[in-house]
Amino acid sequence: MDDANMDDASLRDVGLQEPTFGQRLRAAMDGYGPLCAGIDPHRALVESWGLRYDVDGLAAFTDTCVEAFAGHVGVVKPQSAFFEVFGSAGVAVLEGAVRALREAGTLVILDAKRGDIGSTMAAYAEASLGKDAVAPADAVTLSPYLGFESLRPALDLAAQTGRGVFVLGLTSNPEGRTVQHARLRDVSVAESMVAGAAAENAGARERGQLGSVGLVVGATVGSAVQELGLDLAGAAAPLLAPGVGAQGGTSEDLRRVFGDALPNVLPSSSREVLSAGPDVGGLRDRAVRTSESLAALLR
Ligand SMILES: O=c1ccn([C@@H]2O[C@H](COP(=O)(O)O)[C@@H](O)[C@H]2O)c(=O)[nH]1
Repeated sequence: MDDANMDDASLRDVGLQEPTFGQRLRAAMDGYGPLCAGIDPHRALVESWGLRYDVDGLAAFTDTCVEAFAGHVGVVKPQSAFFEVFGSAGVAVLEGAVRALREAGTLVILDAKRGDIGSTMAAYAEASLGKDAVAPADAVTLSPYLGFESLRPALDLAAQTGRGVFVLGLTSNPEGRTVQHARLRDVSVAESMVAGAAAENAGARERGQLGSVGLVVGATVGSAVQELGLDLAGAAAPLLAPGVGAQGGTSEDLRRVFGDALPNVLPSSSREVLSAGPDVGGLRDRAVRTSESLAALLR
């Protein structure tokens, strides 16, 4: 059988194919624990670190986060909005952080919640996941409210480049339910997102692996997963769970929300972890301890 006739799994078996995002994420979670540490330079946080809220302060804040997290936690999620506030200079700081973290082997999820009609989506996808992107991330968050299929260019590009996406499913904010719990012919919006991710991850699921099309499901959604009958474990999707810490979500909430899908959960925390700065050691310690205790609780 020549390479052209070998399927993806066979190619990986003989070491001819790069690991997928789902495989890299699983290895990172196994090695460092499940925490995804957020980099969210809120004005109040930057100032509480004794920095000015300007581009230099943003750069100093971000450098400290990179030094604390790179090589010490498995996954980091910079929130694009806080860098975009400062225009192109802020975006340059974000790009530098993405590069530095990835060079250290730390996975980066860019939280930018991209979503648009397919032709524009293709450009968004190139910008964050393309092989020629200025500073490509390992994965990007996507907003599917132009329809799951509008995300196709990003889904396809991520698959081609060994990267991943996280599609909003049940967001951590209370307003999310007005859209995400809505039903069309008995199927909730959230359920159709789970079905979309499950279909994309079918190959990985058959191989018993984590897929590369993830879902965002907040730690704060209470009993919504059960009420809506979502089969999160069956989707083989990495489950990015924001809302831990500052938004009130706890480890116990994670257990209740996710049930049998817990092994696929990547709890994300920004402000609570960042409040341990500006000392690099203190910040690193908070992140590492949080990840260890999450690993113990979710096991
Ligand atoms: O449903 C969602 C989706 C994304 N987020 C983002 O996660 C962090 C949460 O920050 P905390 O300081 O830990 O509350 C932030 O970047 C949000 O934009 C979310 O909270 N909920």
